[in-house]
Amino acid sequence: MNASGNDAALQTCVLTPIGRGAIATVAVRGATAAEIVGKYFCPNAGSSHLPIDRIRYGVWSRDADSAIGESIVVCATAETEIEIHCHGGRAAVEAIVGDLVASGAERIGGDSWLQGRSDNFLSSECQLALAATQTPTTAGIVLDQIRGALATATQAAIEQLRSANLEAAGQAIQTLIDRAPLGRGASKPFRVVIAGPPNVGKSSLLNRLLGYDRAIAYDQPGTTRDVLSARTTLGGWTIELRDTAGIHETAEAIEREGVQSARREVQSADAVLIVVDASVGWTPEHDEIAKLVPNPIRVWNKADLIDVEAMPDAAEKIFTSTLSQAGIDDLIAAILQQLIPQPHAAGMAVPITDRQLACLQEAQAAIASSDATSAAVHLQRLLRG
Ligand SMILES: Nc1nc2c(ncn2[C@@H]2O[C@H](COP(=O)(O)OP(=O)(O)OP(=O)(O)O)[C@@H](O)[C@H]2O)c(=O)[nH]1
Ligand SMILES: [Mg+2]
Repeated sequence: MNASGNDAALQTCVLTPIGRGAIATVAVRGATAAEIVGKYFCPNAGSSHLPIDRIRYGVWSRDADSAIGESIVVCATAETEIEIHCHGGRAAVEAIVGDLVASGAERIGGDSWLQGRSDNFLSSECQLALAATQTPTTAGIVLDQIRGALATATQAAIEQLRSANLEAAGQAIQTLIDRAPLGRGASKPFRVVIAGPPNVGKSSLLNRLLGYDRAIAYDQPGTTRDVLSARTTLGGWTIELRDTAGIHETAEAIEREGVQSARREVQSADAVLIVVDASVGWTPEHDEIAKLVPNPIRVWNKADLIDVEAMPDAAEKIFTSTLSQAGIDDLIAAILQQLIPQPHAAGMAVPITDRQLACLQEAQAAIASSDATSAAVHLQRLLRG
């Protein structure tokens, strides 16, 4: 028994993320898993015996002889591990987990479940990251690592270190570090902040990028007061777009708060769009914002109001019009180019988590000090935690 009075050898975990699908999977493992599930599982036909990897249909019922209960599919995935597939709503999931806990199971989170299940630490870590992916592109990148792409590349670098080939190992590690944005985008959304002085069309651009009207756009400076965020997918990547209040000097207290949050947003973004009203041009307020961001994407909006060809360096600038949609595709391409400079190919080894990237960076630092032994230790840590 553990501190909460449960049988520590019996564990249960909800494998599916909350609110994602119509069906949920509750797993239970331990020497008594089959016995406990047998208390509640009433099969539609035949005995309640659960052969490995064969699905059985039935209901989950507190009265084992009753055919009235939650319709479920049960499958033993190993001698001591059973999956129960039920309706995805909270009520069904919580009822089943509640019965298992009442029967002595300890409820654990996905991290603990995977760590106890596999001796492949790296693969388990990537399986957790897979649950957070939201697009086929990002899921594909993480799946490649579950299948062993990063492990194989790391093992190859360890072999190079063993044969004292520090230069080759360093290059291999650098290649992986350079691919970090791919992994970063696979594990959490990129934050793209839309900034600029008032009334230049920031909220209109947000709406255009989203494809629906999320923010109020109005011909009056100071329309947006607070940070407004919305998620979308651009080029297969999950992006959190953040519209901000127009940054300018103001005496009004509420507006000043909005301007302060806009400044903070700009400093913590993965990419920043600095929006210019092309009919007015670049102003000292733009300079103030540009000082806060190392590499902003300058967007010349309201291009419908000017003669684009007459603008200096027109070919290098991004011109948009939220009225005609002109230039929006160019803008999306520029955002993606900045977020993910490296193209992705199927099967590519990519570090997914901050921990994996830190191991690679520490290994690289050790190589820079010609310390092959400690570089190999950092790479082993990447593989085994
Ligand atoms: N002609 C033209 N007008 C635009 C364009 N984009 C936005 N506008 C207009 O510019 C005005 C301001 O647009 P908003 O999107 O509210 O500007 P904003 O930068 O969010 O303004 P604040 O929230 O006040 O900082 C609105 O009247 C829009 O219709 C454009 O591409 N062309
Ligand atoms: Mg606005």
